[in-house]
Amino acid sequence: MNESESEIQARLLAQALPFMQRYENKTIVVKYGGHAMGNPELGKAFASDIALLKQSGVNPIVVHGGGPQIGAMLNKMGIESKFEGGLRVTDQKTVEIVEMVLAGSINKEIVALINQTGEWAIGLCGKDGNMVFAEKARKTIKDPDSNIERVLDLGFVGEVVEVDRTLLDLLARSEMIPVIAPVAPGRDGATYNINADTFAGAIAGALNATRLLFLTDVPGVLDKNGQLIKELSVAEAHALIADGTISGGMIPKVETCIDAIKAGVQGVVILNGKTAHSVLLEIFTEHGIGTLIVP
Ligand SMILES: Nc1ncnc2c1ncn2[C@@H]1O[C@H](COP(=O)(O)OP(=O)(O)O)[C@@H](O)[C@H]1O
Ligand SMILES: CC(=O)N[C@@H](CCC(=O)OP(=O)(O)O)C(=O)O
Repeated sequence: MNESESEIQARLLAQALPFMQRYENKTIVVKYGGHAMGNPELGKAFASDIALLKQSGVNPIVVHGGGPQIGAMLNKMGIESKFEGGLRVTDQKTVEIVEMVLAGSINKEIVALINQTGEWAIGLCGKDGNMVFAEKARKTIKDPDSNIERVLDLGFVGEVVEVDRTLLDLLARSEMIPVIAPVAPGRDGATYNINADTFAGAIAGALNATRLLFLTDVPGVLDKNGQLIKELSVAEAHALIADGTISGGMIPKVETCIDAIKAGVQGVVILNGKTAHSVLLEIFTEHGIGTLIVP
């Protein structure tokens, strides 16, 4: 007979008990990507995992994305999505929609899901409590044919330049679970759209988080034979990028992991957000389920 969701939760809770002390009072930043959202059952399981972390004495912080959802809204408004180097080219009209979708509907949806578990979530973006400041991203791209580097003008795409932890420290001592959208102001008064992986890395780095989890749509970093690599050092990760084993969207993700570790995060995990209860299975089991990247 199939287990009901409440039976699954009870079983996971019983399995989790021996591991709970390990992360007591520790900060775990969870990046919840747009591709991992969308399935209501998975969404509920994610929210109950975050609630259970909080109940176990962990300080969970959710940073979410929403790339596909922004794309769908732009499409409805007759605006075409354009990416360069994996980042959304963001003009004034687009940044208004990005803020509306990320800091509005998606943020509140996640907050509501966590609140339905009985816990207290609070929805924020980089603007709230002067938490994050950004500046215009300075990206260059190499033309593969001519090898000439050119500067990309991505409009209102930002890079995090400052994180003020005051509000997050306050919330860590409270009942509230922060759910943060990757939108931040510049000192120039503009609003910037920031890649959610980069944003989560900056938050985790500023807080010296014990763990940063990236929920994506693959089990973790896979080797040349498609097998999951359980643990990777920074040096090994560089080598897998250099030999082409890590490619596409996984390159900036792993590079963000490396930056986060250099900034003081103890371990970063890439795992499958499409596996129900993936957060608990990672944190509260002996070996986890994804790829752990360590210094
Ligand atoms: N070595 C690798 N291991 C796992 N995934 C890889 C690897 N190389 C490339 N990828 C690709 O990276 C993708 C994840 O990156 P991306 O789509 O940007 O994630 P997200 O949208 O969740 O942020 C995977 O779906 C896979 O197609
Ligand atoms: C600059 C940039 O590209 N920003 C992203 C922000 C959302 C995001 O990163 O969402 P996922 O994690 O779901 O991909 C965007 O506009 O799509």
